[in-house]
Amino acid sequence: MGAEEITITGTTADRYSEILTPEAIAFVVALDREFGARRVQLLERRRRRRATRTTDLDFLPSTQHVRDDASWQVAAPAADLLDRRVEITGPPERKMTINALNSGAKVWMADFEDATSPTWENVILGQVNLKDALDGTLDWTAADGRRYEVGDQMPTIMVRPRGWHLPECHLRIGGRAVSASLFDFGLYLFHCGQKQIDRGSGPYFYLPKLESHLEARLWNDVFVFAQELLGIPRGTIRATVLIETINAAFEMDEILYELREHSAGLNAGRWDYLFSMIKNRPDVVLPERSQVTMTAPFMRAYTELLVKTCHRRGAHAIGGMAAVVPSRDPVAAKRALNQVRQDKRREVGDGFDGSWVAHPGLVETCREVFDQWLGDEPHQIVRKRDDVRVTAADLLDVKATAVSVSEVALRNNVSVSLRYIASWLGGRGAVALGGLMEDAATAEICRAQLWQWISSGTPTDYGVPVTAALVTRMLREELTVLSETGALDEEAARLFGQARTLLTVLLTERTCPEFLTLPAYLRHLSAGSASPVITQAPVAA
Ligand SMILES: CC(=O)SCCNC(=O)CCNC(=O)[C@H](O)C(C)(C)COP(=O)(O)OP(=O)(O)OC[C@H]1O[C@@H](n2cnc3c(N)ncnc32)[C@H](O)[C@@H]1OP(=O)(O)O
Ligand SMILES: O=CC(=O)O
Ligand SMILES: [Mg+2]
Repeated sequence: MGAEEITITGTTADRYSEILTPEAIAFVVALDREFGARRVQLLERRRRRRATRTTDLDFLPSTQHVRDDASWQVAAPAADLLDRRVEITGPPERKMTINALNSGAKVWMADFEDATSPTWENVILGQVNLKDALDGTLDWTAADGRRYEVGDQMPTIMVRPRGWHLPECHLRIGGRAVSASLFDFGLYLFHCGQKQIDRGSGPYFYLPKLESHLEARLWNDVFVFAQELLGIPRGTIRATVLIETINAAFEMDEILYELREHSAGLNAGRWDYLFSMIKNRPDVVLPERSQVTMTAPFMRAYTELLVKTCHRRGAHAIGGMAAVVPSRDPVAAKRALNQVRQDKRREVGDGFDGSWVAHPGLVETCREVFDQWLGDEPHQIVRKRDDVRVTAADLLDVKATAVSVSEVALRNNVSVSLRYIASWLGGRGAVALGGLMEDAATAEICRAQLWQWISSGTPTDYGVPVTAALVTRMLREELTVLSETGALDEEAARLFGQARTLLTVLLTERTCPEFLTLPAYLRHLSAGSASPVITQAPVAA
């Protein structure tokens, strides 16, 4: 261990010191010292893998024995993860945390990834809110006087730390930014792990955007090391891995195997999965996202394989997000509920053991569907789905279906990308736009499609090809409309200006940029205060 300086450059405010204690920082630093280099190697491996043609992807010959061995199972589910029929997700923002905890869902996933813009304030206050929830001190008063308090029956809490690709630049070891995954995971485990155990639950996680079983192995090693350091029995931590990249779809068995003593199954992260497919198959031009549904052959193959793989190993298979949110207009609200009902019926019929909703108004609908099917059973892991046969060709069965794109589709992708990025830069990582929940995953689809349509010169249905110039013009028009309708005060104009610049850069790169959140974070959210808020000599964890 070298004598590297530990620096915290984020600003400080009320209650930050409760989270950024010397002991908690030392714990995160210990994790990053132990695993930071491996994370960097695995990110490099991702880059090398991207050079492989996606059409050549196949199940790994080197891990055939893991897939063929019928004898292994994941750990039996923790008692409060047995019944997961409705899971609500959302950022751990104070009011939303209370609303999620009162929503009646079985599980709340507190999301630092797709639904959170990782401003320093959001990541630290998210930890404060989680800690307060467990201390029984979480309350909030709205500007109009409405009081928010947590009721008696809280759902099981699972935390989704940021993905391996993201750094947390406000905590540095010898100048090097730590991993955002280890930062979010480490602070939550440090402050809340024992509290969760004491209340009969445990430190449970969702792991996003994994691309290989080696990344799952890294998480497993982090869990073993962290439990040892904190004196928590091995196997206490549980984690559900999101299968949301095309590469991970080929390694589901292996991912469960790596994490088997900590595994809490897999989740079908459908929006990032679609994004991953677009990014990795730039040659296959798909139509706008509303037309690529879960019944598309490649999406069906992936979810069918996910259920089969989980149930064979005694693990839960958790469904994905229907991205509609209820509206105040009763007709639109009814339509949204119907869409969610249809989506959840398909999932439960396919064998999923539970599913996600994005809004408290959808909890009841999801529960009704699962209640009808499951009755008193907590899950349907006994349904082994031996009827499912999915080949590599099925997973890759994505066909160019967009002969041309409509002006409406093009403008919609421009509008969502621009508005979402502006919102994210302003600190909101999930927003409702046009009746749909938009978060980092759904917005990535929009901007990756724009990139794809530009780079392939996809024709529009009004005769001209999609070009960077055309999209630039549409961006300008979108901003003009916003400005003329009075939607842009000085702050909004600044954020939209930054969003337009960033989007223009992302759309004109030669290869499709890996993530929008990474350059957005590095350009706009990563700067610390001029002088470090805290500088510490290295502390032993
Ligand atoms: C692809 C994926 O990764 S999906 C998972 C990641 N994405 C998410 O988790 C998104 C979660 N959903 C949300 O963030 C929100 O539902 C949004 C932003 C889409 C819409 O939120 P709003 O614009 O506030 O919706 P709306 O006005 O209908 O909300 C009504 C109430 O429900 C609350 N609410 C809405 N969604 C949630 C949620 N997910 N969790 C907790 N409370 C919620 C609101 O705070 C509001 O509370 P109030 O009446 O006390 O003021
Ligand atoms: O994280 C979920 C997704 O669909 O992406
Ligand atoms: Mg996702």
